[in-house]
Amino acid sequence: MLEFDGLHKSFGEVRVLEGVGFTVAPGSMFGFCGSNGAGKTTTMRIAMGLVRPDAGEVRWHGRPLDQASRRRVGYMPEERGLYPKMKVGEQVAYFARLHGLDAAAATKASADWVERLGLGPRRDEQVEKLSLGNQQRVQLAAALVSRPEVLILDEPFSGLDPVGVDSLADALLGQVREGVPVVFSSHQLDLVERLCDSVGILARGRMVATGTVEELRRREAGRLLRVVVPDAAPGWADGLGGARVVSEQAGDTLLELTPDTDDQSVLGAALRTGRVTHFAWQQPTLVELFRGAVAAPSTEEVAA
Ligand SMILES: Nc1ncnc2c1ncn2[C@@H]1O[C@H](COP(=O)(O)OP(=O)(O)OP(=O)(O)O)[C@@H](O)[C@H]1O
Repeated sequence: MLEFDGLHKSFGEVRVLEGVGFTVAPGSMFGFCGSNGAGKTTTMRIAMGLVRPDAGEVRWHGRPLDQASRRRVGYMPEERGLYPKMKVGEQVAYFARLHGLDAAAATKASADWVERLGLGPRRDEQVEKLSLGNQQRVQLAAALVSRPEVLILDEPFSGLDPVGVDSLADALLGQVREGVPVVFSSHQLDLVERLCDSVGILARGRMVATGTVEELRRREAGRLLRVVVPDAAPGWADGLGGARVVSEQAGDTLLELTPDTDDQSVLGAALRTGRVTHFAWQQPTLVELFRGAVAAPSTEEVAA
């Protein structure tokens, strides 16, 4: 298991992490989500020893990560860390050497990853001459070339075109199949939903939601109701007790019900407006779950 446990970190007066914890099983992909400035990068930097936590630790196989074990972690920093003048192939081989491969193994592994990530034709180009997306692929090759046991990637998908996203996603899923735990941060929640076995949402210094997307959905199940009443006047649902209008467009209304509200009373109100052509509980998307989680402190948080 890769375990992030009880991480606290303040920068001066600003308390960024206040007990962040989550685990990632070998062979699984964890999507690390949170608003801008929530503390995702700080969490990953702590794992890599680049920021010292005020409390807490990150463990792999039960042992706190240290400089030696971090050599077995493939890391893609947010600020990226490439040498602009170096050629693609040399660059990736250089990172392999840094992680302990000998020269021959490093050259071979570099050629292999450069090819697998679609950079073959660019092997002899200087990194600074590549597009942003291709530089990102080089960065990923640098993280993968030493056959890491663990992958920690800070926004690896940002700036990639759809083809780049697919080749990166394939590469990561390949790593997962080989038993590597993968953590990546992203604001692209559709991708997180598509790729990850589990997700964590960081807000207010803590993980406010963790689990599979299905588990998070179940927790929220029975709250969002979609009602389509084509002939109803706009605002028909305003003032319904126990129901908040989330959105309303041409009689297509999304309502959030409090747990004690009877959906049948909402149906009754809808029928009084005319025909009801759709009435069903709505599966929240990860985007909706995210908005809910970062917007409102949960009852457990308030009690804590
Ligand atoms: N070295 C530092 N000194 C002072 N403040 C810092 C430092 N590093 C991070 N912070 C602050 O910590 C907070 C969390 O930043 P962090 O980069 O970890 O967030 P993030 O979740 O990765 O955000 P984003 O999604 O925008 O990349 C921010 O308020 C940031 O300004």
